[in-house]
Amino acid sequence: MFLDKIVEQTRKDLIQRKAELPLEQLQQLALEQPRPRDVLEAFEPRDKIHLIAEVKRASPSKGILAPDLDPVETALLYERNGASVISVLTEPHFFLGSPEYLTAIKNAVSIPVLRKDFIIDEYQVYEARAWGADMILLICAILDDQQLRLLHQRANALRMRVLVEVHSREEAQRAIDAGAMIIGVNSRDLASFEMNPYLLRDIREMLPRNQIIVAESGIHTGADVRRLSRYDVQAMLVGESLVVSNNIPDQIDMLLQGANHSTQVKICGLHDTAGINAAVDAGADLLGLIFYEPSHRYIAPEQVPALLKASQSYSQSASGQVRPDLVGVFVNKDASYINDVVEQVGLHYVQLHGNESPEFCQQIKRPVIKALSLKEQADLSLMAAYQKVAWRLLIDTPTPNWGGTGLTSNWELARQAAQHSKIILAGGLTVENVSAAIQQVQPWGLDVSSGVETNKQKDIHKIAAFVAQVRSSSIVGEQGRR
Ligand SMILES: O=P(O)(O)OC[C@@H](O)[C@@H](O)c1c[nH]c2ccccc12
Repeated sequence: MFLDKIVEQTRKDLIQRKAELPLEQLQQLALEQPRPRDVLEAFEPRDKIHLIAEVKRASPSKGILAPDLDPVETALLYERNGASVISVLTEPHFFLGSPEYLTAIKNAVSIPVLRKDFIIDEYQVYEARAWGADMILLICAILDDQQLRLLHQRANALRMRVLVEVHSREEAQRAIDAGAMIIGVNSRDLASFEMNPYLLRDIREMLPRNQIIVAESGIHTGADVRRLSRYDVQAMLVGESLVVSNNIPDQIDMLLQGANHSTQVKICGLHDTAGINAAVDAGADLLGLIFYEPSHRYIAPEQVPALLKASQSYSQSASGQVRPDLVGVFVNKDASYINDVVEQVGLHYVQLHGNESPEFCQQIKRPVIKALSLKEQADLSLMAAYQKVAWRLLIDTPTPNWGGTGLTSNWELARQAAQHSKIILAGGLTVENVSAAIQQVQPWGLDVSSGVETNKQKDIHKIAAFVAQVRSSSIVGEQGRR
């Protein structure tokens, strides 16, 4: 298995390096280095997704990626185009990395530099510092708890920061217990090389809100980074898609714009396979299921698993395509009922569309989208109490019937709300008006139901046209091109 092989090789190399330069001398070199650059500051502001750009010439899963890559020129290009941290592979056999690259890059750029390697021994921590690293990677999968703690402490004693890499719930818990402040979720399993595009979604909730979360691996397209904006990460670590790009500045721009300024689309009120297939095929980000009986869009929770299974585009999503997230919409139901449905259906988010209180939102076991309607300026203050407890606020048209009326909401008030929080705009959106809505309100996301229906039924052409219109109206489109 690859991980065992590389760890074994690393051990062999270490014996030789230790013989060439004894630990005491190496420690001396490490201590003589100027103080490391401030990694935490590089991730400010925290509500923005930052880029850790990786210098990598090859990888064991993909082989040679960029044989002619000039490490220093590439790192400078990354920095000039908005990267916050540079990651440098120093592993020589499998990734064609080198310590010299790290030192040369450190001397050329003025942002922090991460030593990306398979660190199993404190000797390597001192090496990292002696070579100029400001941060090291520790991979949970190759360390036991005691090693993880010890190496983490050694790095901190040298004032370096640590990116602790996890690829499961168990490892995430170990990282938290070890006191990790920066946790990387690697979607690629280093043992099997398999990608799990849902890993971040599945474990995001157990990760502490005040820690820095880094999404790692397989980040290529506008759709990839739009997903990161849903999982509230602080950074993305990108290698391959940068080093193979023939236009690195454009690729960086697409990743950063897409992660921070794309528009999410939620198609709401889906209750048949045709509608679900159309929403998935169109590339919708969120699918809304209405669990409010009086609605003509109601679907019984117990029918949802079979419905999703019968919807081919959802259940057998094409390779490379990632399924949208599921949102359950409830109106004034008991929290225990909602939490049961969450489990039964496998919901990722809960939308509360009645007059649920902020305290109520806290009883829900998934991130909450709280619907609010804004009638007048004074209603904006209503948002404050919910902002602390809700994941996102959805601004809908004020009506007596809890939404879904097809009437547009107050875009001017929504615009003001969108300036200081991530809102989802709902109410009367259509293919015709959605571009204007994006321009005027600049919401984080859009919610549409009536606007993609004909005679109260979901219209697959309208769904496709709506999503396409959003992608072409947003700052970045599907492939991320402006
Ligand atoms: O090239 P990608 O798919 O953008 O992935 C970068 C990075 O996540 C990957 O290189 C990586 C993640 N964890 C690692 C551990 C060791 C070596 C490499 C890695």
